[in-house]
Amino acid sequence: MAVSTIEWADGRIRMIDQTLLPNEFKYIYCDDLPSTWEAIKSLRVRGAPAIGIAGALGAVLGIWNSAAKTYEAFAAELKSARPTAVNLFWALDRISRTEVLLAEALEIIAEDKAMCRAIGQHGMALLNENDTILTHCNAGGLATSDYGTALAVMFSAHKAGKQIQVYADETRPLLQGARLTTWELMQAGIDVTLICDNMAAQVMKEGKIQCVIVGADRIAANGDTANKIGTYNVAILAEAHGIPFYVAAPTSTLDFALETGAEIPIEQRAAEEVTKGFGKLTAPEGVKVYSPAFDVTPAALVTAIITEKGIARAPYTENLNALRDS
Ligand SMILES: CSC[C@H]1O[C@H](OP(=O)(O)O)[C@H](O)[C@@H]1O
Repeated sequence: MAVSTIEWADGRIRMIDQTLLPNEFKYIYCDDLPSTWEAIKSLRVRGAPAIGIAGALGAVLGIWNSAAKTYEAFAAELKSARPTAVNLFWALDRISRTEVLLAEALEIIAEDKAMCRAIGQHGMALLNENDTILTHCNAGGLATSDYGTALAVMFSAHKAGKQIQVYADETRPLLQGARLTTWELMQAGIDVTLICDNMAAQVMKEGKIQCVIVGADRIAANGDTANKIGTYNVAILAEAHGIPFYVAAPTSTLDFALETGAEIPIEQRAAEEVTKGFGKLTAPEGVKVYSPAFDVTPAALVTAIITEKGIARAPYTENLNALRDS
């Protein structure tokens, strides 16, 4: 039974505080918009679908707690928390078109649970017995309502009795791979090995990896995919080693308003996350830091995109459109 990452609980948002994992599993509660905004900004809740759910529920709290502002004002505030994951914008825009915001937000959660499992079912067909998968960052249950996107493929294959192994990049600077992906896979009883990000080329060169599966935060109409920083590195390495590179994401992560990935806004994060990660100073005080939180993998490096509606391959513009409309 998957653990709910985020849900509506008696008039407030209950979420796992992911900044504490793997040392502590703790639910926190947000009962107003500002605390929800902070939870998104500080990655207590993170991952495109989970951020979308948090945004929608945060807007409900905003409306419930204050008549002083319009929905648009609350939505704009929440959208300012993080710019790259399109699901935040998609969810806030979706509930704005409905009469009962909370009912629509809860519908998003219910659909998300089904979406994750559908991605798992479609994606597991791409895996062979004894495959070893490399993944980057965390696109597990913690990045969604409860079952994940990239990790849903692994959970589903494992549940169906396929023998698989996973190599997880630690994913600097916030270590979502080390802290969250390994934790989720170990909880599920899936064989996982943690590597530093700079080891990915070596494990591919040693023939250890049969495919890569990652999540996504925003996919442009042509298939260019924004995902956690370092994903582009992995995609280049996969191509250089003849390894399939799969992206797993719901159709709600497709942004057809953008023709290419060049237009995807990339979040810049604080220097301290690099120089003082988890409290230990690892670079001189005051050193200049450049810390984009995402990069964009060109569609040409993407072997296939696994969605809840099926698997799309190039040419992505037409095939993603067909999938969205199916
Ligand atoms: C299923 S979306 C997961 C996606 O979100 C992560 O970013 P962050 O941890 O900063 O929210 C990462 O890009 C994952 O692939």
